[in-house]
Amino acid sequence: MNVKIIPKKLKGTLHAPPSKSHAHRLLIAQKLAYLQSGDNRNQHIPSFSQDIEATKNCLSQMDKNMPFLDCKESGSTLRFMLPVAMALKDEAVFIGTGKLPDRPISPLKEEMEKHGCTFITPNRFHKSQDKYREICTVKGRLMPGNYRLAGNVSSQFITGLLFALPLLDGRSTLTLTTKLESAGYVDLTLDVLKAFGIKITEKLSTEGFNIYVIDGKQVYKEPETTSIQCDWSNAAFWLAGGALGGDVTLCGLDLASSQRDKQIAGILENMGAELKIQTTDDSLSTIKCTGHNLTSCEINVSQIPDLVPILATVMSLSEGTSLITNAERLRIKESDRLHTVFDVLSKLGADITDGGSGLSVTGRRRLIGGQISGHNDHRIVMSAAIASCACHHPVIIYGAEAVNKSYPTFFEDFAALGGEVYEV
Ligand SMILES: O=C(O)C1=C[C@@H](OP(=O)(O)O)[C@@H](O)[C@H](O)C1
Ligand SMILES: C=C(OP(=O)(O)O)C(=O)O
Repeated sequence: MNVKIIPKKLKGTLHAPPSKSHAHRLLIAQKLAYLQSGDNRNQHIPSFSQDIEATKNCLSQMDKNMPFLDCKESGSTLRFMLPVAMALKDEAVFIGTGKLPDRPISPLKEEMEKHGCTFITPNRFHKSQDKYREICTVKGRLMPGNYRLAGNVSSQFITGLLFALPLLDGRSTLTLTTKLESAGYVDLTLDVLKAFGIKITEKLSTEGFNIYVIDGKQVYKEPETTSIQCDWSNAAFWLAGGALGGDVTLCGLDLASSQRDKQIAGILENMGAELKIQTTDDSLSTIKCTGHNLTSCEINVSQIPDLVPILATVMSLSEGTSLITNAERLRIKESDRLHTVFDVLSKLGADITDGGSGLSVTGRRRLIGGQISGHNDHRIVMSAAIASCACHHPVIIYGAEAVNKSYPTFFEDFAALGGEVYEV
């Protein structure tokens, strides 16, 4: 799908979209509770996006002896399901699409190999050109023991092990060998585990890094009520739309969530946006964001990588030179996001430099507009759509269907806020 967007300011009220990070975790914990109690109910958490559908389908494979897990393009699904599947099964096949087969799993793979699993990976020199590619076949059950992982590649490896290790026969420890980046995602995992009755003790190593102590033979128990939190990462696009001369109100966000992308509110405020926050009876918040003449800032994004595309967009329209630092890990997301953010914003007329481990962006009052590729990356497409609100000329986005990964109704919501978008 290609779309043409006519520049317009966004105005109106939306309910914030559901969090895919929270939904992946609820689905996994709920399925483990069902499997342990012999309950063969279907999972009723809705498949609201492609990534969530991938996790749901992979979990339904856990009813089979030889599961075949199609993780589509979801890094979370692959990295969570690798240890979860191997805690339950003797053999499993993992496949993926797009860039997923090339995104790293080796730190997790190496630890799983030390604890009972054998990975058979296709020969990379004869890589299939098919859309769907085998990532690995894994044989052998995961064993309890002392696991060690760097905390600065992907927190998703840690989340996957935190779900799997409580299912094993004995006690395990998971020791981080570096400071944890994307730490809020591990907090979100621990929140869900706690809600499902799983006990994990946290300590600090002599180097000051986290150690998780996890007893085996634990039982997942579904709480009386589970609801999916609203998503700060995708809400960020609408708050940015408000800050860039619009007037956007979002309902349903939880300021107490472990999602660190809630930092978007404070960042926009520091750049000069006006935020009015009201807490409703359900202790959720309604946030109204407006803004003009924003100013530059410097942000270390090691804990909030998913905000980078929209932060760079806002920076490209804020007075002065802004810096995004500690962003190396952006290169291993759905696209090389430092390169694709640079490519898209510079094609739209921004003054931006890809500095290797971050970005430097000098703001302009308006961007020009033009034609860009969405790079098969949902956050790149959504950022370009928000950038269009401050362009002189229309923006055409090729491959806009990438939004389906996390937010299939993004363009409907964009139009509901007065955005003028046509399929071309
Ligand atoms: O656990 C999660 O739900 C996620 C963790 C983060 O990945 P990294 O830990 O690899 O940064 C984030 O970028 C991703 O979109 C979702
Ligand atoms: C990186 C992302 O997701 P995942 O790693 O699950 O593919 C994302 O949603 O931006």
